[in-house]
Amino acid sequence: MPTWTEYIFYRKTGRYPSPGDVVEVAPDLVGFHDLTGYHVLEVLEHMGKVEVFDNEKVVVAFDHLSPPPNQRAAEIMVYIRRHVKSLGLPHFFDVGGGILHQIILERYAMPGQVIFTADSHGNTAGAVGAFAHGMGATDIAAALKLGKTWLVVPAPFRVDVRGEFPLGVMGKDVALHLLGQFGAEGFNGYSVEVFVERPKVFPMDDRATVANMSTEMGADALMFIPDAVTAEYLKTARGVDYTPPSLEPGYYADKYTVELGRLEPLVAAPHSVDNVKTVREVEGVEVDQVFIGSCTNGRLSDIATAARILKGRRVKTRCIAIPASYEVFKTAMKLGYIDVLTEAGCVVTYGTCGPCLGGHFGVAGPGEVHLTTSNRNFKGRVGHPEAKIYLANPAVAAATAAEGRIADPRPYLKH
Ligand SMILES: CC(C)[C@H](C(=O)O)[C@@H](O)C(=O)O
Ligand code: SF4
Repeated sequence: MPTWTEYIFYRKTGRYPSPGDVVEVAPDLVGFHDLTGYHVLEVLEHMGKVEVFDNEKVVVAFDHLSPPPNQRAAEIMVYIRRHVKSLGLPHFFDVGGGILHQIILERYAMPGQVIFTADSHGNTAGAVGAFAHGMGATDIAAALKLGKTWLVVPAPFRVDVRGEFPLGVMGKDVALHLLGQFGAEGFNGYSVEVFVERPKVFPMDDRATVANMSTEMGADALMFIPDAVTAEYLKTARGVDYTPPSLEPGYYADKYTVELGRLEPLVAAPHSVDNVKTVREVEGVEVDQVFIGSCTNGRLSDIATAARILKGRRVKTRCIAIPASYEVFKTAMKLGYIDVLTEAGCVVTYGTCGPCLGGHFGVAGPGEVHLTTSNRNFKGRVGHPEAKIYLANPAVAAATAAEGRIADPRPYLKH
């Protein structure tokens, strides 16, 4: 029987290719944003004509420098809007719509699809079992023009998830655990397939966090094998009926089991994603700014967790909270989370990558310590190269904001 990866490649190419084979694949969706979109369109211009293979299969969102913090960003947006209009792209999300990857996940991605984005975190859509992969602007331009591109077929790697999440442990800790075990290059050349033994214990938002951080693990893609949670998500988020296929186990190049019950809240300490420690090891480190958001951890349950911890409290450090999309923001507002975060003293907005990449809305200063729920902590990622960046889950982030120093969230979640 095929693996999920082989099944997808079979559907796309009509044969079962072997790892290492070079194949041509037609994408079901292609996405780009403001920062890379400019280059994508420029390359298409150089190719002679700005055209796309199917305007229904293109998703564009302004998220990286949105709303534009400077003149250059504003110029880029004017340029992209002009092309979006002349190409007649219906799936365009201007300033305020949200982060591209979250938009693709909540509105478009389907199990078994192949999705390419001009951004390395397009693999977030692996949460619903899509083979999603980030590429450079030139490759995306070619895929947009031709409706196909080439891929080296990755080797399938099976990850089994057993047990259930202990208090204060989230999808982020699964990602950090894998990074701690396998390192930042650990899954190079692999397509990681995650089988959850008891689907209901692993919600879609947490799946998206793990899929998102497979970029940091070097994976070509990371996909959660579609199950009851996938079907329920597609039904509630989109009204789509989906029946997960029953798969016999295929042949995997390698395997690993995550026992959720053995995990505890983790961080990636400066300056690399695989410098993983338990929160207990770094507890007490003073923090200048906390960021709760990004395509890694800006979903509803992330915001809900932060609100649960910060309810009735005042933050003791700067705290910026950004739901990853307009939809997430609206729901968080209806459920009272935005009020709670605002009362606690967080700066709240929506629809932007914000401080995740040090572009605007909370750039780090020299020597500052930033604790962020996003996915990268290399030097200079959130601004000044002398800033120190810790990655953590939203519960750790909220507890840290409440104390002004890195804190274990578990005491806050006990009642
Ligand atoms: C700007 C973009 C190319 C980049 C990426 O592809 O990942 C960004 O989103 C990031 O997270 O560093
Ligand atoms: S939120 Fe951060 S990681 Fe995600 S796309 Fe934006 S800049 Fe990249």
